[in-house]
Amino acid sequence: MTYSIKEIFYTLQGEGRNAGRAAVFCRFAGCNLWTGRETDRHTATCRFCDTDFVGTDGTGGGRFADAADLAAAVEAVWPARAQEARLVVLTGGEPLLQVDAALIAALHAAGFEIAVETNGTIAPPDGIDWLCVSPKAGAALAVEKGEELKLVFPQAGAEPAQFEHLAFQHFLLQPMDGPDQAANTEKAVAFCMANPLWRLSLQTHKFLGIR
Ligand SMILES: C[S@@+](CC[C@H](N)C(=O)[O-])C[C@H]1O[C@@H](n2cnc3c(N)ncnc32)[C@H](O)[C@@H]1O
Ligand SMILES: Nc1nc2[nH]cc(C(=O)O)c2c(=O)[nH]1
Ligand code: SF4
Ligand SMILES: [Mg+2]
Repeated sequence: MTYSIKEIFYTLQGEGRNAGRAAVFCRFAGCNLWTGRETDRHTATCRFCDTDFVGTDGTGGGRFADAADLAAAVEAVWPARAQEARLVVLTGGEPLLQVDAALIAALHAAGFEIAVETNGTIAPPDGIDWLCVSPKAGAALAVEKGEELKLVFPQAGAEPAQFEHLAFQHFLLQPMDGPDQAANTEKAVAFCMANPLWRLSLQTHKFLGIR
């Protein structure tokens, strides 16, 4: 299987329970809830996306012929002096359109813990170490367990209470970035204070000015 990758870069995980942890980000091209074209945004299922996942032209991006090639590209951006605590975050776009058993095996063989950021519409392969599911209003949820459920907030039709019975270890609210970011952050703060099951997830990489 070949893999279409927008970009590969080394940074700190900015979001969720692993915020602050060094990781290689591997961004898969393409998504099942939006084409990625601005002209289609207003008719897409997911309309608030903050990410360019179209094509394979980003830093370290490209078409990789097999799992060993992609794992080698991920390993190449991990700093040579740091041999422990290797973490790769598979994101996109929607990574589960492409992630398969061969890639999981190759990344594990290279010593990586594997985290995945997914919209929860596609069943994941076995072997993912940290599954972050971020449900989208209007898209049927196919994944009902994982390490964290990270809900972008607020979303009409995807209220936090709808997800509280699911088998996740952590429940996070992430304020929706965009024109109403400040108001959305205030609402998320108030919601977490009133509903302590939920913790606030800020997109720390954005205010740190890192990728
Ligand atoms: C770009 S998505 C890629 C992974 C996958 N397609 C998904 O939606 O989870 C990565 C994360 O960013 C979140 N996200 C996307 N747009 C956002 C926005 N405008 N504000 C806050 N979080 C956003 C998503 O919900 C997801 O948790
Ligand atoms: N630093 C950093 N943290 C992130 N956490 C989730 C991201 C994503 O786009 O999936 C992301 C990202 O793009 N950068
Ligand atoms: S599902 Fe994820 S990648 Fe796809 S458009 Fe929505 S936030 Fe962006
Ligand atoms: Mg992002």
